[in-house]
Amino acid sequence: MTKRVYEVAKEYGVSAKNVIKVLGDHNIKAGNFTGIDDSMRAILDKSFKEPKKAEKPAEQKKGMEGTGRKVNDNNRAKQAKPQEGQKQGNSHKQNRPEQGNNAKKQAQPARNGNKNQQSGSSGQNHQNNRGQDNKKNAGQQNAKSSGNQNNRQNGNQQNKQNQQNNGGKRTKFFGRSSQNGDEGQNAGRSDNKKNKRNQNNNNPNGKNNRPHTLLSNVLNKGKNKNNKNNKKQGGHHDMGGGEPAKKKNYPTSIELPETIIVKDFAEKLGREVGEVIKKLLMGGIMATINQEIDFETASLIADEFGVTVTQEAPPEDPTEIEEIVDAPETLKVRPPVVTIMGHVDHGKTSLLDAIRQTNVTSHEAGGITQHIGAYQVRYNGKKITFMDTPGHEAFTAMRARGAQVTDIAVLVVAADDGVMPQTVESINHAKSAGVPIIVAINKIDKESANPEHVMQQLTEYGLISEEWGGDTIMVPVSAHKKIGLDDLLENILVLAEVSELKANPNRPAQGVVIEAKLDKGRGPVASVLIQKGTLHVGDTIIVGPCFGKVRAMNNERGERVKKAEPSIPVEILGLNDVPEAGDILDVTDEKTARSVAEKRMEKKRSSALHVNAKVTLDDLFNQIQQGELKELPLIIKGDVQGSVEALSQSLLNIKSDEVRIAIVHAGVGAISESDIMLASASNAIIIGFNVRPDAAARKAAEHDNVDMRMYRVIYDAINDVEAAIKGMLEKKYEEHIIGRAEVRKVITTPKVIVGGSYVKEGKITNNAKIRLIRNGIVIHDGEIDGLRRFKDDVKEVASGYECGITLEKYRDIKEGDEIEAYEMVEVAPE
Ligand SMILES: Nc1nc2c(ncn2[C@@H]2O[C@H](COP(=O)(O)OP(=O)(O)OP(=O)(O)O)[C@@H](O)[C@H]2O)c(=O)[nH]1
Repeated sequence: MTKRVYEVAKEYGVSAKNVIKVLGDHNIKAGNFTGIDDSMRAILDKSFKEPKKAEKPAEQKKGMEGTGRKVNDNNRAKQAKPQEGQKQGNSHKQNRPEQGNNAKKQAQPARNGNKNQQSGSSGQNHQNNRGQDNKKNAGQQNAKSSGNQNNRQNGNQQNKQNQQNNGGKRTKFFGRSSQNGDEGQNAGRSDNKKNKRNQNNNNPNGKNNRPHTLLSNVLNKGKNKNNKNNKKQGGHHDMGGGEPAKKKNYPTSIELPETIIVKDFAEKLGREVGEVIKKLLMGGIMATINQEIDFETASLIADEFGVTVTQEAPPEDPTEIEEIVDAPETLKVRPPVVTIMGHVDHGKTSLLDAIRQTNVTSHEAGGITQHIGAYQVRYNGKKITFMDTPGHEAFTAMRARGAQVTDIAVLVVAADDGVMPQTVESINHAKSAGVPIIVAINKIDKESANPEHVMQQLTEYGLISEEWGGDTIMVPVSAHKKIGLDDLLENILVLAEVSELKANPNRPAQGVVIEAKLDKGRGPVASVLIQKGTLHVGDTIIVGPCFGKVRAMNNERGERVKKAEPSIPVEILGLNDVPEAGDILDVTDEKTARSVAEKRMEKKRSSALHVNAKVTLDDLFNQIQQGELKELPLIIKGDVQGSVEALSQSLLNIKSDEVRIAIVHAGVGAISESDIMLASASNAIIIGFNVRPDAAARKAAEHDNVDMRMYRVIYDAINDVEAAIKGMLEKKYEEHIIGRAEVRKVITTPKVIVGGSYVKEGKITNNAKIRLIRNGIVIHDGEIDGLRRFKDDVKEVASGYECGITLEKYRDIKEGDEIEAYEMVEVAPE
């Protein structure tokens, strides 16, 4: 099939404009939709010898020179050298055979001081290698460096984080001008719609993504987002029948929203709708007058008419504080934030305590340890922030609220116990959040310890130790005997360096609440982890729906501090109310803080009435249609491993052009609260096979509006998911027993037979369905015709009372029969 200009442009990795220009240079007039024949192809081949693939490394190199190189230098200068001797004698890694593994080669230089290998390779290779390795283990150890293509492909951490942090937020640019000093808090904020736009565009996974219409699917292949300069280059590229723009009446530039109806679009262009539809058709797109097209599609068409397009800023949300965009040069390295996860009793708390005791800076300052939700340790002159609440529950609860604070997850696995259900859950939680994992194999002091076995088990979950050629750092430790703690901390720092964790400290602060409470003496107290900027005493802050002025700040040693920089946890006083964990703190002016907080409160109140919309099988098709869903995350719980695997496999085999099924977590056992949290955080549906949710899970599911589906037949589960994807899911009903009555006397009248009954349990209602049970056997299934107490017709009779029951179209009632009343209710999340 003949390819069009925008398609071949994509193949070459250049813009359609470039292709048009090159053709123009050869006296071939072309437009975005012009077909490319062999002679044109030859010209283009000549001009764009370097296909897209070849371009990327060059781009990366450019990016890495600024950032990645620094890491290496840093490693060389600060880490590798001084530790060389110390490390050689230290760890299990000393005698590792060379595996020729990229990740290993990278990770080792920093830790083993084997820096010469590293120094030969540029930062670029360093990153590329990691990227390759990541393929083995998606989501693991992805460096978070911005501008790194490999990392984006693998685990998409940066994007996820952007999404978490910036999704749907208004943005301001805060950059070059603000580098000096952190005093003038609002000085660097500048309203800049273009930046808003960029911010949104740079976030391909962002929540703001416009709906993917059929049109965009076809046309955004030749995406040419910014057509601003087309005019300069000759503007109108009309090939294939379009009329040249008549300058007099037609606009030369227009602003477009994220999506626009064809009719409105034509109006903006000052063209007949037919003309626009014709252009769309030429692009292979059938569109009707009332069809919505997205920005990309519209800009391509506008370009065809020689009209320059800019995108309208999205409407401002009065409950959002404008997001500040930090210029790359303002970013400074910040400490990593670490969460400890793992199975019950594997030693999470012990490890947190051991690290705290050996490394906490309290002895330096003489403070008394306070619990503020996180603490910092200093190792080799660098800081690490540990979240003080072990376990993935806190981690996931935070994520469910849209805040991601963790940079690195330390997965604690007891060397004697091995991988257990919550170990697997933790792995899935971390993977689903795109957070890299370091494994701490704990309790190696125990005689029954078998670290190799743990390593073996972990391979099944995609965590392959560096020793075995994988890219997961695994450190044997003993929290009790304080063995391996240095090694663990050092590895955390290495991973942090590779991940290039940075933030701009010189701007108004932004942070996340990790804990909050109402203190009798001090009022609302919130522990906040600062993520960007610096928080000062005296700052006016808005935190979720609360606001106030920072009256005082304490660190984890209970000491008063005046300011807190990125990755620092502090307890703050001065809010008007108690925020919730996961609420975002922003520094702003008092007027904004007050009015936005009020709006947020209003929104909270009204959204309490409308439970937030999560994916449910019932409305799955709707969401697919509206372009809100491209991936269907599922959590699968079953009674035995075999059925979990069979079900997972079969679900993954469901083929659909519109949605991809992603299994976020699959495990054996009852559906737990933690499954609900994960489902809530990842917007997943839970599929239970021969298992039920426990009481806490049921409650949580109800609260979070998580859809749980229980099945006893695998085939039914597959059918339902398949049908939901295709939009054919029928509503399901489930039987609810509402009461039982015993027939104690049969009264025969000429018209009816009345069962004089006694309600033993629940209640009997006059519109209930009933089953007549005799000696344990159901002899009739039907409906109640009449329900009476004495002579009165009643709606219901409660347990402990007598009543007369007549059945519709059924007369064979005998003394001693049991009447079971039930109703069919639409299946809601259980
Ligand atoms: N021998 C040995 N025992 C340990 C070690 N670390 C922890 N333990 C013991 O393992 C048990 C569980 O330790 P915790 O630190 O409470 O484990 P946890 O993972 O925080 O447990 P939960 O908070 O219940 O999830 C305790 O009895 C600890 O004393 C270790 O390195 N060696």
